[in-house]
Amino acid sequence: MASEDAQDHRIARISSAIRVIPDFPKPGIMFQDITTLLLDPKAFKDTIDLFVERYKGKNISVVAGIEARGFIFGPPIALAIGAKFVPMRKPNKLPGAVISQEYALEYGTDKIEMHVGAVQAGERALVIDDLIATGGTLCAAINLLGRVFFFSLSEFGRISICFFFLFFFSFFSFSLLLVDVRKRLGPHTTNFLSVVDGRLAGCLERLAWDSERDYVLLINYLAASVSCIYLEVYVTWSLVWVCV
Ligand SMILES: O=P(O)(O)OC[C@H]1O[C@H](OP(=O)(O)OP(=O)(O)O)[C@H](O)[C@@H]1O
Ligand SMILES: Nc1ncnc2[nH]cnc12
Repeated sequence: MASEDAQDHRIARISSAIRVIPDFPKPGIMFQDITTLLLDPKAFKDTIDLFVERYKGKNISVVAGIEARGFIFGPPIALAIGAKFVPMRKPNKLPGAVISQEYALEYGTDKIEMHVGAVQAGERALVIDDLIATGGTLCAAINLLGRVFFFSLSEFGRISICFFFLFFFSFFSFSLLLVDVRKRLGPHTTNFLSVVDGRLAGCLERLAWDSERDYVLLINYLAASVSCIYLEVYVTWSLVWVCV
């Protein structure tokens, strides 16, 4: 594991490799262009390494990448930590049965889809994307993973009370995150510098989502405008068993 100093050095390099383009794709948007990071092999590798160092050996079996830029950063992280890669795609791209989730963007709305069966209840997932603007995409990805439970429940024929419980539980937790992320990040895109320096980390801390505790777990870590959420799903599944 690199020292704190070496990590800071990497983060500064990563940050400076990201180009910011004002007023793209429309006035008022400060577009964070990660294609310049990809042109710098060292900064690109440092970005991947930071995530691998943090998540290797944490029993993560799924890396879910959000289209399109999560497809750039997700696969190398998945290979390095020994996890499968699950694409979360834009609508009508996946050929099999899908579950989908709509969300609002900084500019417009969109939808992401995932193949049914790609993630099983009980798996630990790391969600990878390049940045958070409003937090809508990230929350949609979390909701999508959370809905794996609904499919598992119907397989087991355990409906009604579990369904209600899970719906309430995930709605409550994730809307808290959504509201708080939106409130704290404000209307503008925020890169890792401001987020890692406390805002999102502080928000998770305040909500008492403790990385070592046995309930729905969210660890947020952002580097170089790359965002990820580590979602521990099996605990919710355990709660279902307790409930029925
Ligand atoms: O936090 P949010 O407000 O949800 O915005 C962040 C998302 O927006 C961008 O993707 P975009 O939808 O532009 O798609 P692209 O990667 O295909 O260009 C970015 O890569 C994130 O996925
Ligand atoms: N400001 C921004 N920069 C890059 N991608 C984005 N997606 C949404 N907002 C963005």
